Amino acid sequence: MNLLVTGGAGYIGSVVTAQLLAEGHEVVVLDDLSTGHADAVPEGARLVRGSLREAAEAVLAEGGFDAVLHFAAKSLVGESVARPALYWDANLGESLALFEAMRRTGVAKIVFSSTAAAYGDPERTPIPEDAPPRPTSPYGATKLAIDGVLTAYARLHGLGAVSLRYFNVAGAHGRFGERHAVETHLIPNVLAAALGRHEAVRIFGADYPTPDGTCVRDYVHVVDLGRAHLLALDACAPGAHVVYNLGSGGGHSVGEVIDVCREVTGLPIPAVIEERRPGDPAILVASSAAIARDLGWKAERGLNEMVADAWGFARR
Ligand SMILES: NC(=O)c1ccc[n+]([C@@H]2O[C@H](COP(=O)([O-])OP(=O)(O)OC[C@H]3O[C@@H](n4cnc5c(N)ncnc54)[C@H](O)[C@@H]3O)[C@@H](O)[C@H]2O)c1
Ligand SMILES: O=c1ccn([C@@H]2O[C@H](COP(=O)(O)OP(=O)(O)O[C@H]3O[C@H](CO)[C@H](O)[C@H](O)[C@H]3O)[C@@H](O)[C@H]2O)c(=O)[nH]1
Repeated sequence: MNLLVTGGAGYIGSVVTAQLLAEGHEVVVLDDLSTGHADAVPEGARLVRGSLREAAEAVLAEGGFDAVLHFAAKSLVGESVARPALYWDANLGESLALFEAMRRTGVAKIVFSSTAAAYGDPERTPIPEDAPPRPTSPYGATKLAIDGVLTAYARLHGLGAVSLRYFNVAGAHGRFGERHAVETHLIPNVLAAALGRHEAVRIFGADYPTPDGTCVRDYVHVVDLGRAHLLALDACAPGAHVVYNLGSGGGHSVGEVIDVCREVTGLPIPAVIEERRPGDPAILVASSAAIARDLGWKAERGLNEMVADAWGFARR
């Protein structure tokens, strides 16, 4: 297929682009490099530098595109609380420009990066797709709104769309991995402490109602996530919008993650307990039963492999 990948210079987009190229697809990456890196775009993909508003229609109008994979977004929960209008504009506004460009150029399939943050604080775990979406941050709210727009575009304009709600994405794929100027995610921060870039890992709260008092999350390897995108592309059906969770179905606490990082690196990695980070739910674990049932997808790589691959990337 000929594919447009928005955000393909970022962490997940670069990994999925590498996987798409390996499967023989042609890829154009559209990225404004606001949080991504030009050198993260895999060889073999063409990079167009620009925002979706500025450039999506011109690129799609070149013709021949079969589908879009839409990763481009702002995704810092804390920043979204501080600057909600920026997030509504950057996520919903830019996505609308992309969907309109698709409608006008007749590109009718899309796979979208949604998020566990669309659910907010869950009533029950594991979280199924039909759990009430009650985002607790503007970031989650913008992603949920984009899911809503996709439902409308499917019904009204015949778009075939799949939203994938990622839980905690981790790991790396060779030279493609997580390289954010502002890093909020746990595993890269623990590995940065292992490399001596931080004095210690900061554990945000050890008084949660969980077995060791630290938050539990559902970690999924970025390579497994990429496989789900390949399956989702084939599953885009005209006039339908489907939402799938992507997680492993199991959870690990912050304490467990740090222990696995110590095991994998062979380093002591000092940790200090700090206050809770505002807005963190105690436990977030996905039910990925729907995508297993419909598309036969299942997470295959466990936490040790995620940490080992992220460690290989961090040391490069
Ligand atoms: N990393 C996670 O654990 C996680 C979890 C849930 C959902 N997601 C979603 O997955 C997607 C990718 O996340 P990531 O961690 O790779 O983030 P990232 O910041 O590494 O990548 C995003 C990329 O999009 C580009 N971009 C942003 N806004 C743009 C715009 N308007 N026009 C063009 N390019 C733009 C950035 O320059 C960057 O290269 C995001 O949509 C994010 O919300 C990520
Ligand atoms: O230095 C750190 C970083 C994180 N944490 C803790 O580790 C857990 C995981 O935090 P991350 O920031 O790695 O991930 P989140 O669960 O907060 O975020 C993930 O889930 C969100 C939905 O809730 C969004 O989808 C977001 O994009 C995605 O990365 C949380 O309990 C957090 O408090 C620490 O203790 N120390």
